[in-house]
Amino acid sequence: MPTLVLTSQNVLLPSHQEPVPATIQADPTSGKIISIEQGHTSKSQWPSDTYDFVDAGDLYILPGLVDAHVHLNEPGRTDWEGFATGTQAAAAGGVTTVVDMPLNSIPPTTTVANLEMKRDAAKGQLWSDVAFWGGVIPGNQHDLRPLLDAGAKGFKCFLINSGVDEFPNVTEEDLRLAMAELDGTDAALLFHAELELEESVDATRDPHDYATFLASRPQKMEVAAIKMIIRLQESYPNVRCHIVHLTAADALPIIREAKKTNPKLTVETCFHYLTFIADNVPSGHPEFKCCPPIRDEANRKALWDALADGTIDFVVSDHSPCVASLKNVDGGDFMKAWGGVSGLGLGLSALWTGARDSANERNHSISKVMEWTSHRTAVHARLDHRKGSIRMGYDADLIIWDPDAQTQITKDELHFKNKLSPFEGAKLKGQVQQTFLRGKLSWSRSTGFQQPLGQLL
Ligand SMILES: NC(=O)NC(NC(N)=O)C(=O)[O-]
Ligand SMILES: [Zn+2]
Ligand SMILES: [Zn+2]
Repeated sequence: MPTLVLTSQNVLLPSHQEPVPATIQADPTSGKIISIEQGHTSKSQWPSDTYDFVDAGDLYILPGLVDAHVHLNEPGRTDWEGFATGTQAAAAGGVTTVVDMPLNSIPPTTTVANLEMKRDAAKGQLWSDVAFWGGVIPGNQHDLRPLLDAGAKGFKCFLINSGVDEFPNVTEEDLRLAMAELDGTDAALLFHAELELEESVDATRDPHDYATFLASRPQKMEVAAIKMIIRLQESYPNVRCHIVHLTAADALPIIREAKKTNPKLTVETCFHYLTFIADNVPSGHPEFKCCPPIRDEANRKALWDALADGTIDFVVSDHSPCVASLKNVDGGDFMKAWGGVSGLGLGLSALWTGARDSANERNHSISKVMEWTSHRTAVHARLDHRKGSIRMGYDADLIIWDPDAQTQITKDELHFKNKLSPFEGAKLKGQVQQTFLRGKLSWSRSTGFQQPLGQLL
């Protein structure tokens, strides 16, 4: 099999703030990067019997994204999403590694036997690599160490109803049992950080208005949960604790304070929280419904600032789809609809668009954007020994990226199963042209999806 050679005037290498001219060789048999040399090269240097030469010209060569928060839902709810469509959506968006959440599939990933069922279901259906988070539910603390030994990267838990019966939320007491098991491991405990507060929803308000739903998930639900997590971590300072999908700006001062003394607290937000604002969510469009919710403009700005100053560590999709009937797209009732945004594969363009928003005086470099979507997410999922950077010996997960292309997102750009997304209609900057997974083409804009060569990590 010929060696893959990728060259460009703009390759993002770990030690550089901006892309530089470089040439990468990848061995398609091992899937590894075997050479990185400064300088753009020409085809004549690479005889076609030995090399498969790809010249990206001025387009950027970037590491593939590691999306550390995705619900693939197979087996059990494969009509919501599946390994094939989910990883195709990933590959077409430059995501070469997906870390699957433990819930919404049946069974959930809460025992080793369940993990094995998911692994079996995934076979032959992967266009990106896939790793698994396990789950903490009441009473499964003795499954946690075996799940780690079987390859789970860490564990998610809910502090509030998860939306599915087979993944119940945990109490502080359950968490102490789980944290005692995780003490001494390097695996993170991931928290859906919202706590139910003793308040009822105002039943007189119109459920088709986004404001009605927003009022039902106030910031103080996140703040209360985050205070509890920080308190718990004081008892188990060696356990990595991670707040998934943060949206509440009110929680940022508390997180900033806690991070001063606790390096094991990490935080993610999502592409949609950095893209959309509550005022612009159209009535009757539950495609925008997720928990915690998309909030106001001042809140979005605070999230961007927190990302820039490191209070928020990285950005993920939280792709959590369902079928149209459950999303209530015909009824348009935010209160009845499934909570979860679909956007797998659109993240890089969405983040790049926001990162270069001159109206909001933002001008983040591509290296920052890749740190937030590739390198730090690889560290989070304990995959940074082979994913998340263009380095010698690392997996040759590489994307060709046009930073200037403008796209208005239509359903044709959505490769996941249920094409219901708040990103439909959005004008986004930057476009993936080709995605290479471990040294082989997985998807290209001109020729589409290739063989499913993804692996389970
Ligand atoms: N059951 C879910 O998939 N929930 C998800 N739903 C959202 N974010 O609205 C999540 O990650 O919490
Ligand atoms: Zn969640
Ligand atoms: Zn989620």
